[in-house]
Amino acid sequence: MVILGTQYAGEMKKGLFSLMHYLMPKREILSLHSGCNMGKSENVALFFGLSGMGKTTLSTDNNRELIGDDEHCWRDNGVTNIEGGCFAKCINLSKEIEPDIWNTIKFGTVLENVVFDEHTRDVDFCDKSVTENTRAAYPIEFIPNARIPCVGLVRRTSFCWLVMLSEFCLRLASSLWPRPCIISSVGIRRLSF
Ligand SMILES: Nc1ncnc2c1ncn2[C@@H]1O[C@H](COP(=O)(O)OP(=O)(O)O)[C@@H](O)[C@H]1O
Ligand SMILES: C=C(OP(=O)(O)O)C(=O)O
Repeated sequence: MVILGTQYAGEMKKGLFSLMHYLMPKREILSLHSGCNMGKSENVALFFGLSGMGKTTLSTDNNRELIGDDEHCWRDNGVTNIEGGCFAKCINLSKEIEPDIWNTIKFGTVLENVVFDEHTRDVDFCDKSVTENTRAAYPIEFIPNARIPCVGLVRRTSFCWLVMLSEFCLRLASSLWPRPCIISSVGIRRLSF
Protein backbone atom coordinates (compact mmCIF):
# COMPACT_ATOMS: atom_id res chain seq x y z
CA MET A 1 0.00 0.00 0.00
CA VAL A 2 1.37 3.43 -0.91
CA ILE A 3 -0.06 6.64 0.53
CA LEU A 4 0.90 9.86 -1.22
CA GLY A 5 0.31 13.50 -0.48
CA THR A 6 -1.44 13.09 2.83
CA GLN A 7 -1.37 15.52 5.72
CA TYR A 8 -3.19 13.21 8.09
CA ALA A 9 -1.72 10.15 9.85
CA GLY A 10 -5.21 8.65 9.98
CA GLU A 11 -4.72 7.75 6.29
CA MET A 12 -2.20 5.10 7.36
CA LYS A 13 -4.44 3.30 9.81
CA LYS A 14 -7.52 3.65 7.62
CA GLY A 15 -5.58 2.38 4.59
CA LEU A 16 -4.58 -0.78 6.42
CA PHE A 17 -8.08 -1.09 7.80
CA SER A 18 -9.44 -1.08 4.22
CA LEU A 19 -7.09 -3.98 3.45
CA MET A 20 -8.44 -5.83 6.48
CA HIS A 21 -12.01 -5.32 5.18
CA TYR A 22 -10.86 -7.15 2.05
CA LEU A 23 -8.77 -9.90 3.67
CA MET A 24 -10.71 -10.81 6.81
CA PRO A 25 -14.13 -11.72 5.32
CA LYS A 26 -12.31 -14.28 3.14
CA ARG A 27 -11.41 -16.00 6.46
CA GLU A 28 -14.92 -15.62 7.82
CA ILE A 29 -13.79 -12.90 10.20
CA LEU A 30 -15.68 -9.65 10.48
CA SER A 31 -13.62 -6.45 10.63
CA LEU A 32 -15.31 -3.77 12.70
CA HIS A 33 -14.91 -0.02 13.08
CA SER A 34 -15.49 -0.09 16.81
CA GLY A 35 -13.96 0.50 20.19
CA CYS A 36 -13.85 -2.46 22.55
CA ASN A 37 -13.40 -3.07 26.26
CA MET A 38 -14.08 -5.79 28.77
CA GLY A 39 -15.58 -5.76 32.26
CA LYS A 40 -14.57 -7.79 35.31
CA SER A 41 -16.99 -10.58 34.48
CA GLU A 42 -15.39 -10.79 31.01
CA ASN A 43 -18.37 -9.12 29.35
CA VAL A 44 -17.15 -7.52 26.16
CA ALA A 45 -18.60 -4.23 24.87
CA LEU A 46 -18.21 -3.03 21.30
CA PHE A 47 -18.73 0.67 20.59
CA PHE A 48 -19.79 1.62 17.08
CA GLY A 49 -20.16 5.12 15.73
CA LEU A 50 -18.97 7.71 13.28
CA SER A 51 -15.81 9.67 13.87
CA GLY A 52 -16.13 11.79 16.98
CA MET A 53 -19.02 9.85 18.51
CA GLY A 54 -16.88 8.63 21.42
CA LYS A 55 -15.43 5.20 20.59
CA THR A 56 -12.02 6.14 21.99
CA THR A 57 -13.32 8.13 24.96
CA LEU A 58 -15.82 5.51 26.09
CA SER A 59 -13.72 2.40 25.49
CA THR A 60 -10.98 4.02 27.62
CA ASP A 61 -12.84 3.46 30.85
CA ASN A 62 -10.80 2.89 33.98
CA ASN A 63 -13.38 0.43 35.32
CA ARG A 64 -12.87 -1.84 32.32
CA GLU A 65 -9.95 -3.31 30.40
CA LEU A 66 -9.28 -1.57 27.10
CA ILE A 67 -9.03 -3.98 24.17
CA GLY A 68 -8.83 -1.27 21.53
CA ASP A 69 -10.27 2.09 20.55
CA ASP A 70 -11.04 1.77 16.86
CA GLU A 71 -10.43 -1.36 14.75
CA HIS A 72 -11.27 -4.96 15.64
CA CYS A 73 -11.77 -8.39 14.19
CA TRP A 74 -14.67 -10.45 15.39
CA ARG A 75 -14.88 -14.21 15.00
CA ASP A 76 -16.72 -17.09 16.67
CA ASN A 77 -14.48 -17.26 19.71
CA GLY A 78 -13.50 -13.68 20.34
CA VAL A 79 -12.55 -10.15 19.45
CA THR A 80 -9.02 -9.00 18.66
CA ASN A 81 -7.62 -5.54 18.16
CA ILE A 82 -5.99 -4.88 14.78
CA GLU A 83 -3.78 -2.03 15.99
CA GLY A 84 -1.04 -1.72 18.57
CA GLY A 85 -2.18 1.65 19.79
CA CYS A 86 -4.86 4.30 19.88
CA PHE A 87 -5.54 7.42 17.83
CA ALA A 88 -7.42 9.76 20.12
CA LYS A 89 -8.98 13.06 19.27
CA CYS A 90 -7.45 15.61 21.56
CA ILE A 91 -9.38 18.78 20.91
CA ASN A 92 -10.22 20.27 24.34
CA LEU A 93 -8.47 17.33 26.02
CA SER A 94 -8.37 17.87 29.76
CA LYS A 95 -6.79 16.05 32.68
CA GLU A 96 -10.01 16.20 34.70
CA ILE A 97 -12.37 14.76 32.09
CA GLU A 98 -10.14 12.21 30.33
CA PRO A 99 -7.22 11.50 32.72
CA ASP A 100 -6.09 8.24 31.07
CA ILE A 101 -5.81 9.84 27.64
CA TRP A 102 -4.23 12.96 29.14
CA ASN A 103 -1.55 10.82 30.82
CA THR A 104 -0.54 9.30 27.49
CA ILE A 105 0.82 12.69 26.40
CA LYS A 106 4.49 11.94 27.03
CA PHE A 107 7.59 10.75 25.23
CA GLY A 108 6.55 8.09 22.72
CA THR A 109 3.23 9.70 21.79
CA VAL A 110 2.85 11.51 18.48
CA LEU A 111 0.69 14.63 18.54
CA GLU A 112 -0.72 15.74 15.23
CA ASN A 113 -2.06 19.13 14.13
CA VAL A 114 -1.89 20.60 17.64
CA VAL A 115 -0.60 24.07 18.37
CA PHE A 116 2.17 24.38 20.96
CA ASP A 117 4.49 26.98 22.43
CA GLU A 118 7.88 26.56 20.78
CA HIS A 119 9.77 27.60 23.92
CA THR A 120 7.89 25.79 26.69
CA ARG A 121 6.53 23.07 24.37
CA ASP A 122 3.19 23.35 26.19
CA VAL A 123 0.34 22.25 23.98
CA ASP A 124 -2.84 24.29 23.71
CA PHE A 125 -5.42 21.55 23.30
CA CYS A 126 -8.17 24.14 22.82
CA ASP A 127 -6.55 25.65 19.73
CA LYS A 128 -8.28 24.46 16.57
CA SER A 129 -6.54 26.88 14.20
CA VAL A 130 -4.96 24.00 12.21
CA THR A 131 -8.04 21.76 12.40
CA GLU A 132 -10.51 20.54 14.99
CA ASN A 133 -9.33 17.01 14.20
CA THR A 134 -6.22 17.15 16.41
CA ARG A 135 -4.88 13.73 17.37
CA ALA A 136 -2.67 11.83 19.76
CA ALA A 137 -1.28 8.47 18.63
CA TYR A 138 0.05 6.36 21.49
CA PRO A 139 0.92 2.71 22.18
CA ILE A 140 -1.94 0.89 23.87
CA GLU A 141 0.39 0.04 26.78
CA PHE A 142 0.20 3.73 27.74
CA ILE A 143 -3.32 3.09 29.03
CA PRO A 144 -2.86 1.50 32.49
CA ASN A 145 -5.69 -1.01 32.24
CA ALA A 146 -5.15 -2.03 28.64
CA ARG A 147 -5.63 -5.73 28.10
CA ILE A 148 -2.42 -7.20 26.70
CA PRO A 149 -2.67 -9.11 24.41
CA CYS A 150 -5.69 -7.18 23.14
CA VAL A 151 -8.06 -10.11 22.90
CA GLY A 152 -11.49 -10.66 24.43
CA LEU A 153 -13.41 -13.91 24.54
CA VAL A 154 -16.92 -13.55 23.30
CA ARG A 155 -19.01 -14.93 26.12
CA ARG A 156 -21.38 -12.02 26.49
CA THR A 157 -21.12 -9.11 24.11
CA SER A 158 -22.91 -5.76 24.30
CA PHE A 159 -23.23 -3.68 21.17
CA CYS A 160 -23.32 0.05 21.72
CA TRP A 161 -24.18 2.37 18.87
CA LEU A 162 -22.93 5.86 19.57
CA VAL A 163 -25.22 8.33 17.88
CA MET A 164 -26.52 11.85 18.12
CA LEU A 165 -30.22 11.44 18.67
CA SER A 166 -33.08 13.78 19.24
CA GLU A 167 -35.43 13.18 22.17
CA PHE A 168 -37.97 11.85 19.66
CA CYS A 169 -35.52 9.20 18.36
CA LEU A 170 -34.65 8.22 21.92
CA ARG A 171 -38.33 7.63 22.66
CA LEU A 172 -38.70 5.61 19.47
CA ALA A 173 -35.65 3.47 20.31
CA SER A 174 -36.97 2.92 23.80
CA SER A 175 -39.89 0.96 22.34
CA LEU A 176 -37.42 -1.68 21.13
CA TRP A 177 -36.94 -4.88 23.07
CA PRO A 178 -34.49 -5.85 24.50
CA ARG A 179 -34.27 -2.28 25.69
CA PRO A 180 -31.11 -0.68 24.38
CA CYS A 181 -28.70 1.52 26.26
CA ILE A 182 -28.13 4.59 24.12
CA ILE A 183 -24.87 6.48 24.47
CA SER A 184 -24.73 9.82 22.77
CA SER A 185 -21.95 12.34 22.56
CA VAL A 186 -23.68 14.23 25.34
CA GLY A 187 -23.72 11.35 27.74
CA ILE A 188 -25.02 7.91 28.53
CA ARG A 189 -28.70 7.16 28.91
CA ARG A 190 -30.23 3.86 29.79
CA LEU A 191 -33.67 4.11 28.24
CA SER A 192 -36.50 3.98 30.71
CA PHE A 193 -39.32 5.99 29.18
N1 LIG B 1 -20.05 12.36 27.04
C1 LIG B 1 -19.10 12.20 26.14
N2 LIG B 1 -18.87 10.98 25.67
C2 LIG B 1 -17.91 10.78 24.74
N3 LIG B 1 -17.14 11.75 24.21
C3 LIG B 1 -17.33 13.01 24.66
C4 LIG B 1 -18.31 13.28 25.62
N4 LIG B 1 -18.28 14.61 25.85
C5 LIG B 1 -17.33 15.12 25.07
N5 LIG B 1 -16.73 14.18 24.35
C6 LIG B 1 -15.66 14.45 23.38
O1 LIG B 1 -16.07 13.94 22.13
C7 LIG B 1 -14.95 13.44 21.43
C8 LIG B 1 -15.14 11.97 21.15
O2 LIG B 1 -14.08 11.59 20.31
P1 LIG B 1 -13.53 10.12 20.19
O3 LIG B 1 -13.77 9.37 21.45
O4 LIG B 1 -12.12 10.21 19.68
O5 LIG B 1 -14.49 9.58 19.03
P2 LIG B 1 -14.24 8.39 18.02
O6 LIG B 1 -13.21 7.46 18.63
O7 LIG B 1 -15.61 7.76 17.89
O8 LIG B 1 -13.78 9.04 16.74
C9 LIG B 1 -13.74 13.64 22.31
O9 LIG B 1 -13.10 14.84 21.88
C10 LIG B 1 -14.34 13.79 23.71
O10 LIG B 1 -13.55 14.60 24.54
C1 LIG C 1 -9.15 7.90 12.45
C2 LIG C 1 -10.41 8.00 12.18
O1 LIG C 1 -11.34 7.29 12.91
P1 LIG C 1 -12.01 7.82 14.25
O2 LIG C 1 -12.26 9.29 14.06
O3 LIG C 1 -13.26 7.01 14.37
O4 LIG C 1 -11.01 7.60 15.35
C3 LIG C 1 -10.91 8.84 11.08
O5 LIG C 1 -12.12 8.78 10.80
O6 LIG C 1 -10.09 9.54 10.45
